[in-house]
Parts: sequence; structure tokens; C-alpha cells
Amino acid sequence: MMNKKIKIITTGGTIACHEGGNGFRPDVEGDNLINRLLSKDFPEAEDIRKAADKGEIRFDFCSLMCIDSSDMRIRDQVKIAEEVSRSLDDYDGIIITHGTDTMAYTAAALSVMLRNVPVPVILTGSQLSVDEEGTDASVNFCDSVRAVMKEIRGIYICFGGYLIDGRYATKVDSDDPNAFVSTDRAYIYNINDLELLITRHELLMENETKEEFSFKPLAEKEILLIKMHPAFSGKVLRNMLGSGCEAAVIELYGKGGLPAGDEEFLSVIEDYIKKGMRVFVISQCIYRDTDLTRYEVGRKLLAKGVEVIKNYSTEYAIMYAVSSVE
Ligand SMILES: NC(=O)C[C@H](N)C(=O)O
Repeated sequence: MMNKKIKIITTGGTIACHEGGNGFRPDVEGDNLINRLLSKDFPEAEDIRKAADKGEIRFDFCSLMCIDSSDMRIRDQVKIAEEVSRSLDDYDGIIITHGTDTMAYTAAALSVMLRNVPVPVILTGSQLSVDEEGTDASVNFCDSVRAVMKEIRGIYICFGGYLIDGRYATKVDSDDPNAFVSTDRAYIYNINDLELLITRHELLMENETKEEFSFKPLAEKEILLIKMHPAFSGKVLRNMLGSGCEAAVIELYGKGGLPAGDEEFLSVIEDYIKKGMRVFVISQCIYRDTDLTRYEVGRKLLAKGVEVIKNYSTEYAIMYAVSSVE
């Protein structure tokens, strides 16, 4: 095994929670959390524990915050991105422990802010806290370490035995250990089958003009997310778009439809775009390949100037919208 230096950034989440008298809240940070995750209570951590004892893996720690990820805001994601950016040159990989509820948003935000990271940057967490019976905390953490041992680079979520590209990950289960999927099935890898990812990377790197790493922090913006549904109206949409938001993401039906028979919908969006605002559209299907050219309803909307986000997660669409607003 090659010697590896891994930076661990802890931010809170269920993985670090205990009952605090008023419900679960995170209170285990930094090396306290990692020592617990690698303790002898977890046979699944044995190989990592041994490698750490032998000095083959060296962990450095940084506790950036200790919050339920429901409290995660853009400014916190920027703090994480800054810490990652500062650490890239000195480590073979970076693991961020994070609550699951907004993990996909942070993965998306990091993917937008940090371009062409030279090492793996992996977010992980758990559905049960490190001290709960049957917890998935240690296995997820150890899988993340195993992923760092591979020659991959990029931003990922490691969870439930899978590694998912941070631009496509979305949380689909509030309880099950298999909590995340990829909105494009091509960007999820079984942790036991990482060779596939490596092969893909090699191919990508051959084809890519090797671009330099760059970091552009996100600014705080107010983005509206709208989901199309049959009990929605153009009138309500007009009020929502006029509410002061700086850009909008609309989740459309299927390949990319909305009630185009109701002219109000189209004219509201047209008016909004004419004022210089941006409207991003994406399918509301979990597995998606948004394409507004297939149906007439989609083409009518496309003609109004909306911008299509094809297969990325809605979380990524929102962060992309944040980054696109001047
Ligand atoms: N499983 C979890 O981590 C949920 C928790 N509420 C959080 O996102 O911080």
C-alpha cells in the first residue's frame, strides 16, 4: 500500500450526533469523531485502522463547524471550499463528513466552485449516528478512505457502498443506508468496482485538455426553485417570479414539459427573461435527460429563452444558477 495523507474536514451531521435533550444534534468533532469511526467496535474498519497504525495512512483533522446540515448555507459551503482549496497541494485526498440532508447541495456547490481538483474530494456521512446500533457511519467513512486510495480525482459523495459524482448526486431516502442516487446512471460507481471509474477517468483525461485547478467562491444569492404540477397556475408563477429572486430553476415534467396550453405560463416566463433574469429548466424525473425539443410543449417554452440543464441534479442546477447570477 502506498503511503497516503488524507485531510478530514468535519462539519457535523447525524454521523456526529447524540441526543441533546431536545432531539438529535451533532456534538462530536475532528479527531474525536474519526477515532470513534475507526475504533475496534467496527470490524469493517480493521484494514484502515491497521494501515493508520502502521503509518501507511496519515490523517490530519479540521473541524470547520458542527451543525445539522439543514443549517448549511452558501457561506458555510464557501468555508468548506476554501479549506479544500488550501489543502489540495498537501494531501492525496480530502474527506468531508457532512449531514446527509444537504450533502448533495454541498457536493454540487463544491463542484461549481472548485474546478479540476487534482485529488479525490469525498463527502460522506450516515443515516445513524456513530454510536447507534447498526450504524452505517464507520462503513461509509472507511469506504471513503478506500476511494481516496485509488487514483481518482474529482468531487464525490461516498454513501451506501457507492461513489457518486457530486454534480449528479441526490438524496432519495430519509432512512435507508442507500440514501443517494445519481440523476444520470453513468455517474455512480459501486465501491467494489472502482476500476470502472478509474478507466473512465483515464479516458476522460486523455481526451481533456488538462485544465488547471481553479476556485471561484459562490456569492450569496436568492434562487427560486419551482416544481411544475397540475394545481399550479401562471398567476401564481408571476407572483413567485416577481418576489425578488435573482434567478429561477423550474423542474418540468418528463423530458421537459409544462402546461403550454395555458398561455399565461409562457408569457410570465418570457416577461421575466426579457427583464434580464435567467430561468434554468430541468426534468423533475429522478433519472433525467432533459430535452425540450422532443415535444411541442417543450419547444414552445424553449423559444422563450430558458436555459436547459440536461442530466445534472436539481441541487447542481441551483448552485449553477447561484454562480450564474451577476
Ligand atoms: N442523516 C443526516 O445526516 C441528517 C441530518 N439531519 C443532517 O443532515 O445533518
